[in-house]
Amino acid sequence: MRDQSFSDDFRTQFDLLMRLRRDVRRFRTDPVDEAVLTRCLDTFRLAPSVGLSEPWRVIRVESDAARAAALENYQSANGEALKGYSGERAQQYSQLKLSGMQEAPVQLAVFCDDATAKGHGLGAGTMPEMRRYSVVSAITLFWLMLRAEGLGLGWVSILDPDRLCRDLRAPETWRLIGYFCIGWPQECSDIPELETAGWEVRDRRLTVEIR
Ligand SMILES: Cc1cc2c(cc1C)N(C[C@H](O)[C@H](O)[C@H](O)COP(=O)(O)O)c1[nH]c(=O)[nH]c(=O)c1N2
Repeated sequence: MRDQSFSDDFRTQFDLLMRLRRDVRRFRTDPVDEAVLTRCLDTFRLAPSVGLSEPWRVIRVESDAARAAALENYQSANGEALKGYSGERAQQYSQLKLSGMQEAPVQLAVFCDDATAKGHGLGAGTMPEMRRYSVVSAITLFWLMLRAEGLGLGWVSILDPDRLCRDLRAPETWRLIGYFCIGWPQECSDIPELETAGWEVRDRRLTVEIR
C-alpha cells in the first residue's frame, strides 16, 4: 500500500466528526437503512484488539419481549441509582434522560467473550481485562462511523448486566460491555448533554504529568 497521509481538509473534517460525536438519548423514530447499519457495523472488523482476539459479540435486540425486558431492567437500575443521590443532585438526576430505549429504532447489546481462544492469550495473560478494552475500542470506531453517516448512538450502562445476559440468553462466558441505542438524532450539538443539563463539565485541557 502506498504511503497514506491524509489531507488538511480530511483532518479538519475528522476533528469536526470527533467534536460532533455525541452520546444521544433523543431519537427520531424513522428507521435506519440496513445497508447503512451494516457499513457501520463493519468498523468492528477494523478495530484493534489484544492478540487480535476480536472478542466482541453483538446481539441485535429486536423482539418486543427482549426490548421490554431491557427497558424494565434499565428502569429498575435507574430507580436504584436515583436512591444513591440526595437533595439537589437527586432532583437533577431524576430529570436527566439517560436512555433512548423507548424510541431508538436499532438496539444492540455488545459483549466481550472472555473465554475466546482467538489470539491465543497474547497480551491478556496478566491483564485479561484487555479483551474488554478491545471491545470498547471497537465501539469507539463504530460510534464515529455512525456519526459520519448522520446517525447517533447512546450508550446505556444503567443496567443489571447479569439480568440482561439472562434475558438475552447470552452464553455464560460473555460479559456485557454496553447496551446501545442507535437512530437519527433529534438534534446536533458540540456540547455533551450532561454539560447542557448542568450535571458535569468537560475538562478543557488534558493534563499530562512528566516524571
Ligand atoms: C462507558 C460509558 C457508559 C455510559 C456512557 C458513556 C460511556 C463511555 N454514557 C454517555 C456519557 O454520559 C457521555 O459520553 C458523556 O456525558 C459525554 O458526552 P458525549 O458523549 O461527549 O456527548 C451514558 N449516558 C447515558 O445517558 N446513560 C448511560 O448509561 C451511559 N453510560
